[in-house]
Amino acid sequence: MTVDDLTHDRAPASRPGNTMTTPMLSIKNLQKIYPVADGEIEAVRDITLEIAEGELICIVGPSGAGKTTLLKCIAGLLSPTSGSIELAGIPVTGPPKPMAVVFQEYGRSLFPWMTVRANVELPLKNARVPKSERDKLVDNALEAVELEHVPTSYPWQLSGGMQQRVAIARAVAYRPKVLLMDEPFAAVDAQTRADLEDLVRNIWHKLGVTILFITHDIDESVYLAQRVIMLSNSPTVVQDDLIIDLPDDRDQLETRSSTRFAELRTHVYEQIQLAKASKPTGAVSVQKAARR
Ligand SMILES: Nc1ncnc2c1ncn2[C@@H]1O[C@H](COP(=O)(O)OP(=O)(O)OP(=O)(O)O)[C@@H](O)[C@H]1O
Repeated sequence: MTVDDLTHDRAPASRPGNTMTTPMLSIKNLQKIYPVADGEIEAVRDITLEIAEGELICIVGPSGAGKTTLLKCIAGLLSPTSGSIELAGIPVTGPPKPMAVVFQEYGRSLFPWMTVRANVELPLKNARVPKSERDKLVDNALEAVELEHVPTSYPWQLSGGMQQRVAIARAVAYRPKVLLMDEPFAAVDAQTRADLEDLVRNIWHKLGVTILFITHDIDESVYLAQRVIMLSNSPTVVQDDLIIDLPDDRDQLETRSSTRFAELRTHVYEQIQLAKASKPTGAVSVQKAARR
């Protein structure tokens, strides 16, 4: 069996405290070194992480910590220097079909000459999904992101938040097992961002998909996640792994003004400050070693 043979059954979202059997994602001793003109840059030093089926995890870390590098390795877009990544027990050696990625730059990831519907349908067409099934999947995806009223619009006719919803619809249309999101809401205004956060939690509840969400925003990570993974400065290791024991039913006003939310965000903030204060020794030392 290959990763592409995994079934796309709906799975119940796991809750903190669930015991893990075969993790949906297993990252073991991942290291990524980029070769550069005058040596090497060690972006990720040693990351070991297990993510259960149906979990919603946020990854936070200082700027340049190696978050995108980690995500690209998990997505099979970059080969790790050492270590391994498994999706449901099967090694990831290239982009696996049951994984979808949503990037920050929705403007560049959508085709402006295609309608909303055609953009969402494209990966299904490429995967030769039959027309009748395709239509149903596109309808469901547009409904999930509340864009069923604009199927014939073009991306450039929509607001930034709506365009990012199209990108999310395209990612969820073929029911991926894992959804990777790299700072997807960094370019939208605060109110739209709050709406999109609630949309992600809705989709997660509806589809039971495993979500790995990278963000710079500490409050966003606590609001969204069941678990927040804090990364150290580059070369990255896992600095802390925190269970978010907030009620599952979250509300932008109520949840964010609760005492527990404040305690959790303070913890994450302190860890990020610690991570920022620690010297990024690896990248420098590897470069120096290469010059010697
Ligand atoms: N293609 C590349 N070639 C060389 N070095 C790279 C490459 N991509 C990233 N790096 C370096 O690897 C380190 C980690 O970068 P990465 O983009 O993964 O961090 P990040 O945490 O996602 O950053 P940000 O928070 O700014 O988005 C940085 O020092 C960066 O300069």
